[in-house]
Amino acid sequence: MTAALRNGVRVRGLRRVFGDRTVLDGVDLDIAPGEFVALLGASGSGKSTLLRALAGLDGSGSGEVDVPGGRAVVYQEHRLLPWSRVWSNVVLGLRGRDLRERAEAALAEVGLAARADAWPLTLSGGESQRVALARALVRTPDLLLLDEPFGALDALTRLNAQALVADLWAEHRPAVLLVTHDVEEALLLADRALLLAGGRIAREYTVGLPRPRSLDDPEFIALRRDLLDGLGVRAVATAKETR
Ligand SMILES: Nc1ncnc2c1ncn2[C@@H]1O[C@H](COP(=O)(O)OP(=O)(O)OP(=O)(O)O)[C@@H](O)[C@H]1O
Repeated sequence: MTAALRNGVRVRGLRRVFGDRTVLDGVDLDIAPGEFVALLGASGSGKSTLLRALAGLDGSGSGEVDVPGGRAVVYQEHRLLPWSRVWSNVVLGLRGRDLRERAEAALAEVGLAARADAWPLTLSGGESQRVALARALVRTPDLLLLDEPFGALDALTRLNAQALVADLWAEHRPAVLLVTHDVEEALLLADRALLLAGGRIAREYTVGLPRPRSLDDPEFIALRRDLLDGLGVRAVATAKETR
C-alpha cells in the first residue's frame, strides 16, 4: 500500500440509509495525506453522517471507506468528563508511560499548560474546545475529524480557535475533514471546500489562496460568493446570515 493510501482517505460509493431516507447516496471522496478539506451543506444533508462513517463510528453504510488507523474527532460539544482533571481528560483511554507529560505537551500547544490540574467545569467554552483539540492532538492522528468544533463559540473566541487550528495543522499536517456551516471558516482554513447535496459531493471548490488568508482579499470574496451561491444563499447575503 502506498503512503498516500495509508494516510489519506478514499471513499467510493458510500450509501447510508435511515429507514426510508437515503442520506448518503454514493459519496466519492478523497483526502490526500496532510490535506485540509472542509465539508459544507444544508442542515440535514448528511455531513455528520459522513464524518461518523470516516470516524469508524457507523459501519452500517455500504460502499468502500478506506481511512487511516490513526484518527481523532473533535465535536461541537467538548465532551470532557467533569470528574476528571483536564490533563487526565486529554489522555483518557491512552496507555503507556509519561501520560502526564504527554498531556502537558499537548495542552501547551493549545495555550493551556497552566490549566492541566483544573476541573473541566471551571473552563470557558473556548478553553474547553482547546482541551478537546489537545485530546485529539495527543493521539497524533493522521486524520483529524472536526464536526463543527467552533459552532457553539462566540465570534471572537471562534476567530482565535480558527487561527489555532490553522497553526496546529501547519505544524502537524494531519489530513483534516472539517464539517462547518461557516463559509468563511471553510475558506480561511481549507485547501478544498466540498458541498454535500442530494447525498453526494455535489460541488468542489479549490481554495488556492496563500495562508494566512485575509477576509478582504478580492479572491477570497469571489470564492465566498461562489460558495454561497452553491449553498443556495442569496448573493446579497453576508456570510453571517448563513450561520
Ligand atoms: N441514527 C440516525 N437515525 C435516523 N436518522 C438519522 C440518524 N442519524 C442521522 N439521521 C438523519 O440523517 C439526516 C442527516 O443527518 P446529519 O446529522 O448527517 O446531517 P448534517 O448535514 O450534519 O446536519 P446539521 O448541519 O443540521 O448538523 C437527517 O435527516 C437526520 O435526521
